[in-house]
Amino acid sequence: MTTTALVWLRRDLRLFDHHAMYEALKNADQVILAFVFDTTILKDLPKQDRRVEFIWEALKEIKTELRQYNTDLVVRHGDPLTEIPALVEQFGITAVYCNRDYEPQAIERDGYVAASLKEKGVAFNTYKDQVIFEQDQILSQSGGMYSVFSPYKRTWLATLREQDVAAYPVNRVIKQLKPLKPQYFPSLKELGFAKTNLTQLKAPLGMSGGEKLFEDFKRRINDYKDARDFPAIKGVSYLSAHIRFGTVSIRELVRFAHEHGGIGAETWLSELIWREFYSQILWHRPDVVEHTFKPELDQLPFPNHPELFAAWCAGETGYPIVDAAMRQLTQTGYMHNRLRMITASFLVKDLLVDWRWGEKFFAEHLLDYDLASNNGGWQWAASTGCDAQPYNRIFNPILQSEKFDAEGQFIRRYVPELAELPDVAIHSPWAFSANDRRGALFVSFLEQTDYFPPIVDHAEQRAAALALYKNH
Ligand SMILES: Cc1cc2nc3c(=O)[nH]c(=O)nc-3n(C[C@H](O)[C@H](O)[C@H](O)COP(=O)(O)OP(=O)(O)OC[C@H]3O[C@@H](n4cnc5c(N)ncnc54)[C@H](O)[C@@H]3O)c2cc1C
Repeated sequence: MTTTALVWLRRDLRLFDHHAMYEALKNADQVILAFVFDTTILKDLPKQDRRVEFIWEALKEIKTELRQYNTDLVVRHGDPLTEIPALVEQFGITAVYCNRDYEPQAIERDGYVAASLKEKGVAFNTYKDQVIFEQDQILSQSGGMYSVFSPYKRTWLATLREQDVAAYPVNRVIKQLKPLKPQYFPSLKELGFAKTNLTQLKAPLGMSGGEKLFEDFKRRINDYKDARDFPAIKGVSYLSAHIRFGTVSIRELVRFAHEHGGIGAETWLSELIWREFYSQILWHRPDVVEHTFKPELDQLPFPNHPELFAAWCAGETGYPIVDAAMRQLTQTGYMHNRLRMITASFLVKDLLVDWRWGEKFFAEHLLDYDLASNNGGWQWAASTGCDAQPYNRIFNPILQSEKFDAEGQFIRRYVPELAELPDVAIHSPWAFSANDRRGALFVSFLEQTDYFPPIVDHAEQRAAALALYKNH
């Protein structure tokens, strides 16, 4: 009997070094690749969503590549719980292959799909692909999960072997793909979405875009440690959305960083390990999705003023670095890591708004949104997470701005109202008195712009935050 496997693509939108695809091609006589635009996820998204477009563009590229093998990607729009069994029927599939997804909802979905396939006698085979080490693979000596990063990282590095980062050579077996005539590909409009500014932003998309960004970063990786904290400088890799959607292979990135060595590559590898650290936290403690990692801080009595939250979302707090960062997020779907830390700290410890509100806002706007990393980052900033910032370490947004955007280059890009201010005034333009000549100039400049006075006083709010945490 001819065996036909279905590879269900999810957050692994590439045709190379792909674990599930490789296993399917190796084991089945013929293989079909499929993607389902999941209506249970899409229904809650705004009608313009960069992520949907990012996925759509990545699939378009996959389809174009598949034409050279005389086949195509099968795309469906619906609930995977019905679409996957329907594809199994339609193509006479004997086994479904996919890479594991560790988010609680995805685990539940896969459980249902696996059970319904089992009733039909069809196997549901899952593989590790989006991380180097998953689930229980990195445990402490006592056999428990790590909740502190440094020892986790040490064990992670000590465990790493060449085979953990070896590529799955899909290209050697790709000819096993079942020939298919061109398949229907829904337009964004048919999916219920409108185009965003993603292509205007010139963000490199799909597998080729991921490769282009990685090649560019390889040339800069030696400088990563020194450059990575300055949002106006091209110091980071900008690969996060590609890592999120699997248009790059995590094995290739880790292999390169590990073999390249040097302080830049080591620091970057550490960041990739942070990602795995948060992934295993979510795996062991799925309750962090709703609750604090430290249970005693779950009910902190944040005042949660809606108007302060609205000003933060809109980039209208009167703190230029915070406003520039929030505008970067809503205008591009990206925010630099230093700025994620500053804005998260500002929301929780200056505006005294529950971190879960900010987490949700980021989840709605980040192109690279990843449940584990976003939750981990927010709980770190709010001091409620594992290995988090101690509650009494509160970022001063003005000092952060002076240190990491000293010449105000980044602020000027996203808060053009302030572009004409000199460096000395750009970080806290309101801090000058109209009584001296220079101060009077700044004050009269601000009076002519639409820029806002600060909505809170940092020193006062800092004291209030300390009291809120301490007295709880
Ligand atoms: C409040 C907050 C929310 C965050 N939300 C997300 C999110 O939803 N998705 C996401 O991918 N990252 C998130 N991060 C982590 C980090 O800010 C981004 O990964 C990084 O800014 C992406 O840019 P880059 O690819 O140029 O990073 P680089 O500096 O080039 O790092 C390379 C890769 O390492 C990983 N990485 C880097 N820093 C971290 C980190 N602190 N935690 C986990 N992984 C990391 C990412 O996959 C990143 O792409 C968040 C951080 C904070 C403080």
